Amino acid sequence: MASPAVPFVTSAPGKVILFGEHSAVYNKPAIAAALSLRTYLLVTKNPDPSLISLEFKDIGFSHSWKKADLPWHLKQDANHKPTPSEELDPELVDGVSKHLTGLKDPLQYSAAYAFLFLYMSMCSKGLEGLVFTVRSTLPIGAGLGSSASISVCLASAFAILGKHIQNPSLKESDITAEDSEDCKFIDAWSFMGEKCLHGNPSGIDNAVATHGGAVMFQRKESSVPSVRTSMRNFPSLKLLLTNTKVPRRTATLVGNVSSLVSDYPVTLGSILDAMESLTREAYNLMLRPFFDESAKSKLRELVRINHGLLVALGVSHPSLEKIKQFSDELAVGETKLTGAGGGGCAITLLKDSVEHSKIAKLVEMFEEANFECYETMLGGKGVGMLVANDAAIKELLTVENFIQFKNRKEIEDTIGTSTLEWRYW
Ligand SMILES: Nc1ncnc2c1ncn2[C@@H]1O[C@H](COP(=O)(O)OP(=O)(O)OP(=O)(O)O)[C@@H](O)[C@H]1O
Ligand SMILES: C[C@@](O)(CCO)CC(=O)[O-]
Repeated sequence: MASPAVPFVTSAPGKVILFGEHSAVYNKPAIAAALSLRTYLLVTKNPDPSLISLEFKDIGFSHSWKKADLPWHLKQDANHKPTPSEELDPELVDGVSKHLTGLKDPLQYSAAYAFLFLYMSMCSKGLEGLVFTVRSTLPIGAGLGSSASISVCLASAFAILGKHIQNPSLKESDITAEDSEDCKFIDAWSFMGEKCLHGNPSGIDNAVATHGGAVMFQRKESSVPSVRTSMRNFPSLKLLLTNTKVPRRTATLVGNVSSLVSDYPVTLGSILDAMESLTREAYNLMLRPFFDESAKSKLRELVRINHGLLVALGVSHPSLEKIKQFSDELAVGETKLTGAGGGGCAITLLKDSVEHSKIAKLVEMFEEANFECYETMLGGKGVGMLVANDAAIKELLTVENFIQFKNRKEIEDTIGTSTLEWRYW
């Protein structure tokens, strides 16, 4: 069977959680917004049609499987549109894991696991051999949802290859807050990818990476669907995003919090309840028709309180505390860790009145400490696709080109969603 439309690229954004990380896993609401930093997945024909190959340059991972060796007998009815179940199918997990032996690096193992689980679930045996090349402008394992953005890229590409959804048609200017069925399908399958990547996700990261924009998100009890409320009038916030560059794994941090919750259920229950109420207060403040200085000042206080509660959960890190200490010393605003913590990124919600020179001084202090600051916009576009509908684009969409991109700017300037005519679901 010929693959539809190869070469093509899918792309999805990372996210910043403003309030409610970790408590989101315990069915509390959280607020997050899509970033302009994104992951890109290129799908091309494999020169060897019997192989499925991965070129995951950002994590130094090249790998191939022989299609015929994969456990196709475990696949549910190949003629039906696949429906994600609540839990990962244990037989498929077992079947897939036999093809991951020998992968020792945890980043590579988890990426290959998510890839293979989704591929086997969503694509058919008859699909021709393909190469999947990933490049991202997001830091990996830094709290900005790199795992969710790659899950969404994979789920959308496999949904296209499996012919379960249509190619997207919306230009950026046509995107509405309405959810298309295709978008919901991608969201649901990317959640399964997130489960492979970090065990017990709340679903907030993949929801933001799929739908874009800014949302309040709340996971519900098992069979009840999560609630995602778009925040259309999301205020423009003066924010500094800083990466400690201290690596950590979300799965480990979520697991540590889970142990605390079972050891001290009453105490932890109160902390999670406090996180819930501060997230709701933040939501009400941000949706005020006049997001004035008094609202902004309260929002900053809530940032400080949220960070304190995350410290109590044990998910901060000396490097994150350093970011907080530097910004407190210069009195520029309030700082909290974002994402799973344990390293990774922090956000500083700046006061409007802070002079530019002070921010420049702070950035200098961060850079001296080997931290990296990002200029990024919040509330960006969700999952999109680029097809090679003319010769010039087709020429760009090669594995060699993708592998050679030297930095974020080169990726964005060559194939980025602000550079070429992408379409969205
Ligand atoms: N560009 C990429 N190429 C290949 N694999 C990637 C890429 N980006 C992310 N991954 C996969 O996602 C994993 C990172 O997931 P993790 O949940 O630990 O971090 P995160 O998503 O960046 O942070 P958070 O969940 O706190 O937002 C990596 O181990 C890797 O398997
Ligand atoms: C730590 C966490 O709350 C956010 C990770 O970005 C985990 C999750 O919600 O899946």
